[in-house]
Amino acid sequence: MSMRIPRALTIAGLDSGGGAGITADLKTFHALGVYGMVALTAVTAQNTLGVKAVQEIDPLVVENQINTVAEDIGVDAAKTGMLSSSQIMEAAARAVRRWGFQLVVDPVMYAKSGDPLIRPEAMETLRRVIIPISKVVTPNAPEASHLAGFRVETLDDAKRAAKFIAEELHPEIVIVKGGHLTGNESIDIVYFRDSGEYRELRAPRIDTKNTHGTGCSFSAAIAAGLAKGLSPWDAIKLAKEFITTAIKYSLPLGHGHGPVNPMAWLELRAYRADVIDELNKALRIIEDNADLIGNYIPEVQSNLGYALPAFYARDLNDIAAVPGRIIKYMGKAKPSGPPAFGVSSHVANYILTAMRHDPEVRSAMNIKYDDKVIETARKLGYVVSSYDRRQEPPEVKAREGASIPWGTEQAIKNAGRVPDVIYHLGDWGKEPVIIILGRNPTEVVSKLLAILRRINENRF
Ligand SMILES: Cc1ncc(COP(=O)(O)OP(=O)(O)O)c(N)n1
Ligand SMILES: Cc1ncsc1CCOP(=O)(O)O
Repeated sequence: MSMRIPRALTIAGLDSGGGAGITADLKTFHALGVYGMVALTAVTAQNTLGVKAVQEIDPLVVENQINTVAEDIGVDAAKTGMLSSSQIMEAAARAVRRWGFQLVVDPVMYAKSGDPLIRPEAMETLRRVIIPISKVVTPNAPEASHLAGFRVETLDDAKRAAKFIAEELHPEIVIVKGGHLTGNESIDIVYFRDSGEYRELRAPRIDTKNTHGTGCSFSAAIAAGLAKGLSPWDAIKLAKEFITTAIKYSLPLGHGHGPVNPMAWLELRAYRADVIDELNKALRIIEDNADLIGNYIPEVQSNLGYALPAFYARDLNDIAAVPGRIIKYMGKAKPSGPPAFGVSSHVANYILTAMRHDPEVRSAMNIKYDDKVIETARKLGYVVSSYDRRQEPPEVKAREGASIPWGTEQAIKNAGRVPDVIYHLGDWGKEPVIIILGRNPTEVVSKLLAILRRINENRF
């Protein structure tokens, strides 16, 4: 049985800054596992601040690009982005009608900077020729205002505009995006022309100015979903999740609106798998040395944590460790189960704080306090630093979860860098702790074993 490779085409412009247009679309297609193709409509000299120049592509060349890929490679779904002139729209529409593929239309009018991306006289062709051949059209509030002929400022306006656009211009589905509206949530209104049904897509509003390429990536994600054979509603839901991730991990580049990050979808999955693999590797080394390490498992037990790379490590959920910790069983160190994300608070807080000072230090493990460990670590040349829990200010003590970040900051300040080993000698009712830090879990466990083996050598 031959494997079907989903294929999607973007009919759109080039943003030389790489944030919007065809580069956003291709990243989105590929991040979603869809083979991407291009029919270029215009070259823009553009960055995060604005559009400096536009060179349109000959309409016959636009049509030729679509026909050429469709007749050989095939197209399951396509999207349009920047279509700046009536002639380019007419040419693109001829080719879309000829091949009959599903079309998502992002009715691009202005860049985030406010610069126009469509000739004023082409507005009518967008309404009359392009939107009627679309399965899904994705205006933001200003674009919906232009298409509906009234201001779209509230959710009720968005609902009225979606219905109006569907009934007047005949796309199957209209999504009026909530990105430009206000409120704690970004709410998109989805209207289905045939059934007259409304649905809503909600996501928490992310506070960032780096949203360049949002519309492009969202519409490309819907086209990718359709190309994969999803129903329109499933493709739209996937696209909302996709764009929320791309905005959450958008890139602070340039001096204006930085680009969204379609690759975050793929990178997060790849890094999460890598973090679990690396932890498993180090846990196997712990099991191979279970007798030796067993002597250093404290009352509270141990954990070994590993964070996603710094750009993706935002909170405790971005750090993996052992649920149920590494216990002492019959004198031996024993991970109580496979590693998972979001299961550590103590070790994870040491890591998060250390990463704020040195993003390379992404892993740590706690062991039982023993003077000999500290002494031997120093002899081996490791940087050792400590903090005194009795010095903890009352306001830190009072705040849940603030103790470890405070102590780690103290230890880092005392050493002038992120140390290899941090310890504290405890306080009333608090066990003393040693934390070993490193760039990855194998490095942490190697440091631990180097110390413990040296202690054992000296014993005989
Ligand atoms: C070449 C090109 N095409 C489209 C856009 C518009 O991008 P979009 O994601 O709709 O919005 P902004 O990124 O401009 O805010 C563009 N800028 N350039
Ligand atoms: C209780 C405790 N205190 C410092 S390390 C530790 C054990 C590991 O805790 P976690 O599983 O939350 O990382």
